[in-house]
Amino acid sequence: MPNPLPPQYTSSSNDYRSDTFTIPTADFWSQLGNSSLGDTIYEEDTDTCFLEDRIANSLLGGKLYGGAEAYGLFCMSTTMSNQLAIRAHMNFAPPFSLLCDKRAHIYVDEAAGLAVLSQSLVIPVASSNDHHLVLEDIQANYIPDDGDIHLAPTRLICLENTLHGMCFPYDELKRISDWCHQEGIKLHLDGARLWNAACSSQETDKIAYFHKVAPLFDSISICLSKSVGAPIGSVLIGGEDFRKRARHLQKQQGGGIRQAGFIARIANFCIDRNFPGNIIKVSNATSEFWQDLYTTLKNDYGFELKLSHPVETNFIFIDLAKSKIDMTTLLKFGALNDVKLFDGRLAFHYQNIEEDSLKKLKKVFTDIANYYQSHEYNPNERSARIY
Ligand SMILES: Cc1ncc(COP(=O)(O)O)c(C=O)c1O
Ligand SMILES: C[C@@H](O)[C@H](N)C(=O)O
Repeated sequence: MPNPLPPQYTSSSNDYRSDTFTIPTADFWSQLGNSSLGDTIYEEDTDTCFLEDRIANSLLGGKLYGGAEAYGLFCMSTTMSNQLAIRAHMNFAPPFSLLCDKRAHIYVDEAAGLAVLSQSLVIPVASSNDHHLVLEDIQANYIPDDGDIHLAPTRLICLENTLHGMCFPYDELKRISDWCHQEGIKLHLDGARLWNAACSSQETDKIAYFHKVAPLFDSISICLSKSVGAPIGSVLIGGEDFRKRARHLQKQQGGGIRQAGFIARIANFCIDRNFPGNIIKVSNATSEFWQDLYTTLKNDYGFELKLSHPVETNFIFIDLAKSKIDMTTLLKFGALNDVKLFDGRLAFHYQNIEEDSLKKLKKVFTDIANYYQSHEYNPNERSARIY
C-alpha cells in the first residue's frame, strides 16, 4: 500500500519554523537552461567550481588562519560540511576531543555525527554569559595535551556564528583564535548563518566582515539554503590538503555529486539576489516586528512576552515558560491563523516578511494574549524543544 503523499507545499510566506523553508521561485528556472553539465566528482563542472571559488576567494578573501590559501568544496548540506570538516581535522582521533558550545548545531542537531563519524570525545560547554563562548569558558573545559594517557587532549574547537541568531563578537573570536593556535588546536566555524552576522555588523561593505573573520579559522562552513535562499547546498572552506581529505571523505560517505551545475548556478543566483540587501531587510523586519509585538501585547493586553535570547538577526526566541504560553495553545492559534510554527522560535526569511504575513503572525499572539485572559496557563506541558 503506497504511503499517502504530503500536500503540495506552495509557499513559505506563513512559515516561521525555520529559514530553511524558503522555496524556489519562477525566476530560478531561467538559470537551468545555461547551467554547466560536468561531473563534479571529477571536478569538471564549471558552475560548481565557480561557486566554490567565489565563496573561498571573493566572499572570504582567499585566506584562512596563518595565511593558508582558502579552497571550497561544494556539499549537499551544512551538516555534511560540518561533519566532513570535523572528521578531516580529527584525522588522528581517537583518543582526542573536540569542544563546542552545548547549544551548537553540530552537537544538538547532527545526529551524533561527532561521536560516530569523528570518534571523538565531545566537550559541550555552557557559555558563562549565555550569549557566546568566551576564552575563559574554553580554557576551563578543554583538555590539555600533557601526556597523561588517561585523557583525550582537545585537538579541535568548533564555534558557531550566528548561534540562535546571536552574533559572536569579533574581538572574542580573535582572542579564541590566537589562543587556540598557540596551543596547537584547530578552529572550525559553523558559519551556516555567517551571512546574517555580516549583514548585522557595523561594516559598511558586508564582504569586509567575511574577510575579517575568515583568517581566524582553519575551516568554515558556509550554508546556501538558509538566508541566502538556495534550495540546496553548502560550501566547506579549508586549506588545500584539508580540502583533499574532506573531498575523499565526502566520496566515502556517498556525498560526491554528479552533475551539480544547475544546483550551483541556482545557489550563485540566490547569493546575487539576497546578499546583502534582502538579508539586511529581514534583520530589520525581525527587530521591528519584535518591538511592535512586545509593545502591543504589553500595552493592549497586559501580557508580557519574554525572550530566551536577544533579537540580533533573523530569529525571535520566545521563552514559552517565562511568557506563560503552553505549546498546545501556541500551536493551536498558529494553526487557526494559518501560521506554521515549531515552538517559541520564530525564524524570518525573505519570503515571510511581507505585511500580510507579519499581520497573521502578530494575530497568533494577540489571540493567545486574549485566550489567557480567561484561561489558565498549563505549566506541566512538554517544554519547548531545546535548541
Ligand atoms: C547553525 C546550523 N548549522 C548547520 C545546520 C545544518 O544545515 P543543513 O540543514 O543544510 O544540514 C543548521 C540547520 O540547518 C544550522 O542551523
Ligand atoms: C533544526 C536545524 O537543523 C535547522 N538548522 C534549523 O535551524 O531549523
